[in-house]
Amino acid sequence: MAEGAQAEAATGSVTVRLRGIGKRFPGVIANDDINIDVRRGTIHAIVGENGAGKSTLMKILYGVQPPDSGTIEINDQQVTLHSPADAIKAGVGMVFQHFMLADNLTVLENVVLGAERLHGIGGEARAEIQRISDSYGLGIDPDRLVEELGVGARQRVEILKVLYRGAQIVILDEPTAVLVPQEVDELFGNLQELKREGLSVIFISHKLDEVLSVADEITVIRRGTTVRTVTPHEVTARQLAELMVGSELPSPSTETSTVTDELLLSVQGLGLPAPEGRPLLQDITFDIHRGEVLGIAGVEGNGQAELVETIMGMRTGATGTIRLQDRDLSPLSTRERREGGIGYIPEDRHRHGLLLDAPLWENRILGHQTREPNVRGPLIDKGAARADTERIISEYDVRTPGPDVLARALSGGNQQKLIVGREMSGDPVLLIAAHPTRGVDVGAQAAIWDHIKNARRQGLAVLLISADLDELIGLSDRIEVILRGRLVGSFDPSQVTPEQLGSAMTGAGPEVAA
Ligand SMILES: Nc1ncnc2c1ncn2[C@@H]1O[C@H](COP(=O)(O)OP(=O)(O)OP(=O)(O)O)[C@@H](O)[C@H]1O
Repeated sequence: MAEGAQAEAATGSVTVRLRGIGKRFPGVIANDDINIDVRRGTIHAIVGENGAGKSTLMKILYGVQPPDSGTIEINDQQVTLHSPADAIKAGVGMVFQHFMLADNLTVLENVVLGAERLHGIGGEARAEIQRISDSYGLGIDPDRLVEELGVGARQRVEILKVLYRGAQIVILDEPTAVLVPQEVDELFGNLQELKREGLSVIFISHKLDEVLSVADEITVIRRGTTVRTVTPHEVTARQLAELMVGSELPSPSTETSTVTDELLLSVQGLGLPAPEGRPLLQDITFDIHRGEVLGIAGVEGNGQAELVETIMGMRTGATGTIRLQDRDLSPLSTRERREGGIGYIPEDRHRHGLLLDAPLWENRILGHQTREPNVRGPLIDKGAARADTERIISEYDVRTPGPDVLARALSGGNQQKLIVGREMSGDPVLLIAAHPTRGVDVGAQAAIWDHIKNARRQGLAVLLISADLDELIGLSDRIEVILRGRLVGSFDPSQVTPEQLGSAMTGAGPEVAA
């Protein structure tokens, strides 16, 4: 079936041909016989569950790690890629999910950094950047400081950087995860321009609706193997998801309100000064009741991370009050706040959520060192921690051989599932969930949503921060929009559309004008 579908799917000549790619890690087959043809002038999406092997494959194609078996052909030439430099030479560029730009430098400086030999660092380079920006409609000014740019513009600088180095094949790793709907549309417009110029785009995404709207071909990877390549016309999002998991999915359901009038978290007049300039947070006031989910919508970098970190006691210099169950949190350390009943799913799982070089069972204890079931008297109870890790692995469907595996060896989505499992353990009264489903596949996303709905039903207060507006709308009882460190609008999720939220988030909404 796959062969036939591929043959009809697109007509462009093949620019990347992957055959029999295999890659093993201890105890895990990450890639096992991957076969993909990417055609010139097309957008080719790669989808699959967490841990299916997408990132591994892209790292192989970008020369970050070698395959154990299989061949890569680029424009009918077999290539061996020992490094990203080799990949770039072969015409492959990659835009990572975490941008790698220096904020205090201009676009020009960022783009030429490391590629000075191409067009120097002055006028010729500027003209080339301008030319690329114009021909692909990127709308980028070479002399702007990167720190002045929003998320969408930064991403376009990353794309420009890759094009500047001559990429004909551009890999994007979950490019829309950090964008608001308007920015997503812009990005897709840019990708169409790349296509029109005969470039090929490979992009990894968990957002199947987007994949269906923008891709020419979609390859589904399941457990390291290419299951099928389809065109958007032959499948629905649901069928695509079922191809990914190899079985049928449960349907999401809407829930009735469980909000009570018992106040759990009260934040009054919260402020956080910045070392210089505009405060990071200003006059933030909100309440969350038992059984209520408060969603915070905002473009990245508008204070949501600072808000969460202030509530968790990770920031100094805050003004205003934070009370949990009428207890003032201000004198308490982060650990005491956790022990006082806050579950915390952090935004950056690598910085705050996990010790990557420690086994999963140690990560189970992290931040919960003084709590059941991890301790017996004053001592860590390894056996109990390990057993509880096994419980989380099974309840949260963490795909891994067992609790002794290092956190680093888990795929991004599986790391996230482990953190969610840990933070939901230990009976919190308040759950702070920052981007709880970032990077997880649709199956895991549905499971995490269920866990959050359960938490709400059990009477937790939930503070949900997310860049996924459908997620915010689907889970929240109320949504507040944060812009430049202030709450600028309050919305009823049953009435608001993602577009309206997107406008308020960028300061274009009527609520802000008023
Ligand atoms: N360096 C590594 N060491 C050990 N195992 C690894 C390593 N890198 C990846 N793996 C394993 O290989 C498998 C594939 O991981 P990969 O990151 O490619 O998945 P993915 O499809 O990108 O997942 P996600 O959607 O969660 O990002 C996973 O089981 C993962 O745990």
